[in-house]
Amino acid sequence: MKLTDSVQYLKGVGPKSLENYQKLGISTIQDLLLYFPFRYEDFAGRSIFELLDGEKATVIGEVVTPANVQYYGFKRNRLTFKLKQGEAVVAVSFFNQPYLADKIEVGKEVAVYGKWEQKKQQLLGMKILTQAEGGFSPVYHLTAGMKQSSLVKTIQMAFDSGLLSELKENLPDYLLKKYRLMPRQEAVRAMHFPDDMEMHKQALRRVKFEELFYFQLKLQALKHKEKAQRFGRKVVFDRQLMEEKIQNLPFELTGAQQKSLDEILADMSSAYHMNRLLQGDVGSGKTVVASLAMYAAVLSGLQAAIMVPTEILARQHFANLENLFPELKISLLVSGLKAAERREILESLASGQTQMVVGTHALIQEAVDFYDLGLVITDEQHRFGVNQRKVLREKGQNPDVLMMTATPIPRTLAITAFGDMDVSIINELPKGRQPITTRWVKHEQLSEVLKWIKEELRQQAQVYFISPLIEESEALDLKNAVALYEELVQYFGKEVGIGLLHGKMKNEEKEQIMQTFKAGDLSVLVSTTVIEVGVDVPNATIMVIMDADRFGLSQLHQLRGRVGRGSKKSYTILVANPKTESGKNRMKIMCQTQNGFRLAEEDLKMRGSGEIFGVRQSGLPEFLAADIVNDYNILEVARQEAQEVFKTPERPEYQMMLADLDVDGGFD
Ligand SMILES: Nc1ncnc2c1ncn2[C@@H]1O[C@H](COP(=O)(O)OP(=O)(O)OP(=O)(O)O)[C@@H](O)[C@H]1O
Repeated sequence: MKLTDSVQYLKGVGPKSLENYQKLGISTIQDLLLYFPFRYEDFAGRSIFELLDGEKATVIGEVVTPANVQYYGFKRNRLTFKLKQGEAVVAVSFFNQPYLADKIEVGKEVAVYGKWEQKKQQLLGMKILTQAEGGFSPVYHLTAGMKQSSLVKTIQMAFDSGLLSELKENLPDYLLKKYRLMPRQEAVRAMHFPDDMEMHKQALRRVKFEELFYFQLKLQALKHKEKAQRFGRKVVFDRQLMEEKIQNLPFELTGAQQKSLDEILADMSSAYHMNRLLQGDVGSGKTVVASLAMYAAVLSGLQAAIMVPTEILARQHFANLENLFPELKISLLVSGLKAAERREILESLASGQTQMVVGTHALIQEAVDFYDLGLVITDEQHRFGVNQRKVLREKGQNPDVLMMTATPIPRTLAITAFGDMDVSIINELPKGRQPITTRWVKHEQLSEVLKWIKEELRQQAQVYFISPLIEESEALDLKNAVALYEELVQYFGKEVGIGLLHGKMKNEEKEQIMQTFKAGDLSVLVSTTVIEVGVDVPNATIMVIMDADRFGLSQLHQLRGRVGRGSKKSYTILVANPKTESGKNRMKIMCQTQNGFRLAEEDLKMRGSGEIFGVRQSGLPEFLAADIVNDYNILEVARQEAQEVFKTPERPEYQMMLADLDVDGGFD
């Protein structure tokens, strides 16, 4: 027999059970050996005194009375005996297992696994454990029609076959030594049948390392392949003009903005294709960096495109770009344009007349052709699927790619999900920003809040009110927004300009309201979460979020990021009467910190990584043993080691590892 033989070679695995095994991804004996349990039943002996009523546990003790089997009714019976542990003596009963009597010998030590019944001071036995079963027993994921015990038996058989000795070590010696990792064969055995907790811990550490190391190797391989294959466009631009543009900005770039811009420009000027993530907390000033990158492309005679998730944002970016580059031909491509207007823009893009374009999903429609697209930027990358980004990219010939995100991705996730990308981080806010004061109030206190806002409105403040989110129902969402709007109109009276913004409005209407608010002609804007990302009105200083406990931390942070964007003192009021502990916690954390990275870490802990940005979309694989949040330390080390390999990939000792990487398959 060989490791690659079908599991059918093992006794007891017929065609029917083979199907079940295949459902679990097990075809060969090797697959079976590598099918690890997801948890262990703890059969380690416990002290009687610490057992709680109803708890299942193993009690080891000395048999002090012979087994007594009583029959009653039809075929039913009960076996009892007494067990002594230290000074304590307890009764043990087994129902309908009379044959166990053979194992009960006075004076002998036995281990009984059962349920503790406190009142009767009795252990309701379920199993007498053999020595091999003591300690830990593996528990595996099964499919319907499969039994735990028969799977364990088959795995045991696979071990008995001796084939484990043929399983090749897949980590090089230097790593095993450096991190004191268990050899593969030993680890595989200990994953299934560990002697004790410590042994299992070591086996798991090795398996996780192996998993994360190979994952990182693959990411690095993808990155190198991209670089090698994809000769990008070498952008050559007039540095003098760029400098002048920067000098003419109404503000000085922060150090972090300058650094990110330098990194981006260096990528663009190189012969390689750029694949970079620009990450910055809310309000850190990513837009201007992206705009200057677009400028570099245009100066070198190429077109630049930026794709954003909402029309409000597209219009905002468009206005910014027009402002910054009055000398350029800039187009705005969104859905719902008049046919003639749209045709004109498409022609202008195809002829190369348009130098920069801002758009929504409308940009990736088939009819959209570019003359020579050199730079593609996507804003809020997690809102676009991998494919949508690809479509836009393919509208050019290997254009440079920049993704921007305001969702601070914890470092853990960034290096995991974007290990194949370079990352620039803007970790500094523009000068003169004041911390935002965040307060959590109950609904009962709302009237005081409103009183205070009335006062602030007299001092020319601008205020956002976010209406409660009803995820299940857009209709209710809308109703809430309208109701809130009406209440506020009634409360503040006619003299205060109040606007309403929601997802169901026509785009022109939305745009008009946004413009009036931005111009200061409205003082209060009642809105659903449509303003969550990107909206920039530096004069707005107060945000009230109704039923704030309905939102996740990252979303609250994005919303709050709409204030505190200028030099004026800003406030966020969270109105909530949370019913759950996690709701209360979220309110508290929001009041404690304004640091997006910290909030994202907390969010990740509370909700798991899949929620932050869909696992599928991000292209993250599912890990068998490792957990990218909790095993962050291992992930870091694995990444460093993988990087080391790619410094000199031609070395013979690396060949074994690199040979098996299926780089073409990607991760999805
Ligand atoms: N260096 C700077 N100094 C002062 N103000 C700046 C600076 N850079 C950007 N700003 C201003 O800060 C505000 C926020 O910038 P921007 O809209 O680019 O943020 P962002 O990173 O895109 O944030 P968000 O993700 O929240 O939309 C804008 O009004 C912008 O004009």
